Amino acid sequence: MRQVSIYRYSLPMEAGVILRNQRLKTRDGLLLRLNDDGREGWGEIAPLPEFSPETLDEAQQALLDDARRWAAGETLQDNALPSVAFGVSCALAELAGTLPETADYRKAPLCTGDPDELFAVLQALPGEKVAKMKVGLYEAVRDGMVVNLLLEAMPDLKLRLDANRSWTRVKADGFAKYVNAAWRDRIAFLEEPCKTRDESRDFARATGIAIAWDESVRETDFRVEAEEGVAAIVIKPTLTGSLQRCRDLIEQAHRAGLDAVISSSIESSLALTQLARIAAWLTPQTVPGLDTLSLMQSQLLRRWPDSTLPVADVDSLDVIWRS
Ligand SMILES: O=C(O)CCC(=O)c1ccccc1C(=O)O
Ligand SMILES: [Mg+2]
Repeated sequence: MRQVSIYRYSLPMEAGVILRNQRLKTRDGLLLRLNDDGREGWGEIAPLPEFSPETLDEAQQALLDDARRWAAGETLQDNALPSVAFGVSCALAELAGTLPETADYRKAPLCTGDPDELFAVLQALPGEKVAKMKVGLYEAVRDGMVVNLLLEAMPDLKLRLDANRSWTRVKADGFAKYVNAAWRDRIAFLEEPCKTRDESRDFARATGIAIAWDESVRETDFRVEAEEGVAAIVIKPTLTGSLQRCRDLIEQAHRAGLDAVISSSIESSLALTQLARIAAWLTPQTVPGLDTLSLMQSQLLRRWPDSTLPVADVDSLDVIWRS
């Protein structure tokens, strides 16, 4: 018999985690547990403030609706809200045994741009040295100098950069000017350098620095295409939709010769370990962008290997609904 439980969680964040315009004190979300025939599947539904189109309350309403239908024996269509579609599809996939257990726990360490800190992290990193750094928070010229310094100091380092659309075309040039042309191909990609897609394309062609689409992937007019200077698309499933929708995007990217990078929307360790499994399954050649657990003060139900954070268990959660 089908049984459903829905829980609500609120996990304290490290001080100083800022999303666009607001400080994130706690990460709030919902967990869905499905049981049927002695099998179990979990999913996490956690819209990210400032990034998700839906609020947590809207997601909760939509999830309750899906949960009631499923408990009544219906077959669910992908929910219209991305976070709900993702969480529900993960729970159904675990229940059906179609989400493989093997996980890719490599992560591109997320750096703030303090070179000393990055050196220490990278020395300790086994295998491929890929790090991710946010740019566009300070002066573009300073970003260019830091990137140049890092590439010069570590010949086996590859960098992923993320400007979150913060630069004008002129500012972006100010960045590129300081990055030695000989090292530009060690920038695996720079996510969304400019305010518009056309400016970002032009930047890539003019500078030889490859770019990746992130925000663009979630816009309605976006199509996955091979384009000069475009290396990858970033897929954040919580912001994007169901497992099937993510699989379609990954397949389109690979067919166009682009990398697809599975990336975090700051989910708890429950969804984060699922993302590591999705990455091992669907993008085995690509290091996923999942270095966000250390922004939190606690894990949830499932453990990320090597993390020393405490793990909250199911008894610590509020039950929202049971079938
Ligand atoms: O992509 C990664 O490596 C980490 C995740 C990340 O950067 C991110 C996490 C939440 C919201 C937005 C972003 C972003 O890519 O800007
Ligand atoms: Mg990004």
